[in-house]
Amino acid sequence: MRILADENIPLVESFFSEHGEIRRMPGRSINKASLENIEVLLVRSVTRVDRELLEGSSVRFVGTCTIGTDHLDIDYFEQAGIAWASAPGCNARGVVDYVLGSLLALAEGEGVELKRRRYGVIGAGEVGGRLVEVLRGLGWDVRVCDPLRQTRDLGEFVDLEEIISECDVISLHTPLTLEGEHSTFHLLDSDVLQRLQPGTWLINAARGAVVDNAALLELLAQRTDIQAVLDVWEGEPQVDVALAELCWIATPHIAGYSLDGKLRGTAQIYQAFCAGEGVEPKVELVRLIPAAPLQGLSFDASVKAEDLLATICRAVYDPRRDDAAFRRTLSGSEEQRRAEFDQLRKEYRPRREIDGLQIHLSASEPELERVVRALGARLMP
Ligand SMILES: NC(=O)c1ccc[n+]([C@@H]2O[C@H](COP(=O)([O-])OP(=O)(O)OC[C@H]3O[C@@H](n4cnc5c(N)ncnc54)[C@H](O)[C@@H]3O)[C@@H](O)[C@H]2O)c1
Ligand SMILES: O=C(O)[C@H](O)[C@H](O)COP(=O)(O)O
Repeated sequence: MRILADENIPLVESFFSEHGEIRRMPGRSINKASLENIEVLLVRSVTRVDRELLEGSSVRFVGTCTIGTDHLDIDYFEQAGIAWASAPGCNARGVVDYVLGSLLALAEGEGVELKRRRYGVIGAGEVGGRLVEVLRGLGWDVRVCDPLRQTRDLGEFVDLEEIISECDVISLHTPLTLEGEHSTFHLLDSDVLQRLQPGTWLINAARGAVVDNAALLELLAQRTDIQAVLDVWEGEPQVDVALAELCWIATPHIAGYSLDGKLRGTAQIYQAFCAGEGVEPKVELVRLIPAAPLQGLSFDASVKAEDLLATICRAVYDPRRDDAAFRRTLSGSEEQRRAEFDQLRKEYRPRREIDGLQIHLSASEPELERVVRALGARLMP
């Protein structure tokens, strides 16, 4: 069997080598010619996989080691009988950690207490759902908008209008969808953006086009009270430099780039592949994932809850570092910027997840224990 895999998917050899010959290449360069004799295609979000790419090829399985599937033409796969799989939830925790780090940066910069803000989460699936759990676990006021889940699950959901008019932090976690009653393309268009409350913080770590980027640029240029955190951009790897410069945090689509999340992505696709082939998966992720360099932190019980929160989150991940690295690339030519967007992602350092940490408190203190539990970290005796 011949397998073609994006060069940025980790551990492909460890998982797939017993199933065939593996060739690697940059995801953006995968084209019809590179698919000659290929049966298994493993991609990330940068490869558009559709009829144009696959028709006439021998590809019979497409695996994307990502949560998002907007780069796949799933209707075509189903018509053509091509098996496919994505990796639901694989890097959801990484995105939650990114949002937490961004909130801490905003709070510090603006001199605002996070517990006094009202949070609006749009899209309550793997990412948004976990984020809501963390924010509510911290005791913060959270509203959730997810019209699809609202119809299915019943529960406490609000509409987009309420998020826009009542919340002063809005975090987007929907897929990018172009059709249907609840399509998300430009969900935040010029009209919605103009109605944001004074002092709103807007976070987009979903897909660039969920927000109309031109309208957001216009808004940020007029309204210095609004702050934006953008990890995703319309037209990636091309980024609107003027927009990036006006953002509080700007990063090159790395919110979910925890090492754990990437490795889980490969493992989930391997499992789906094995299930499709009717073979028992032999390779186990637990045997391949390296130990985190930072295992735990100890605190005296006199620490303030807000300092405990910031110290734990930042010890694992602080998005200001990615923001600084990305900003250094913004002065280059258009061609250089596109290349550096991809380079920063390709050479991304191994980043771990907050819920992998063990936390020791010198004495039992309910408010502090609540912070540790909300973050999903392990409270050690
Ligand atoms: N920046 C990153 O690195 C990164 C990492 C992971 C995922 N993502 C993006 O985040 C998206 C969400 O990830 P997930 O794992 O939570 O997906 P998911 O499918 O588990 O959840 C998405 C949720 O959005 C809801 N939704 C759909 N349309 C909506 C609308 N119009 N309004 C409100 N809610 C709506 C769905 O009902 C669902 O509950 C992915 O599709 C992907 O595009 C980005
Ligand atoms: O949808 C996701 O899982 C992420 O947005 C995505 O995976 C980011 O990484 P990429 O596939 O672009 O390398």
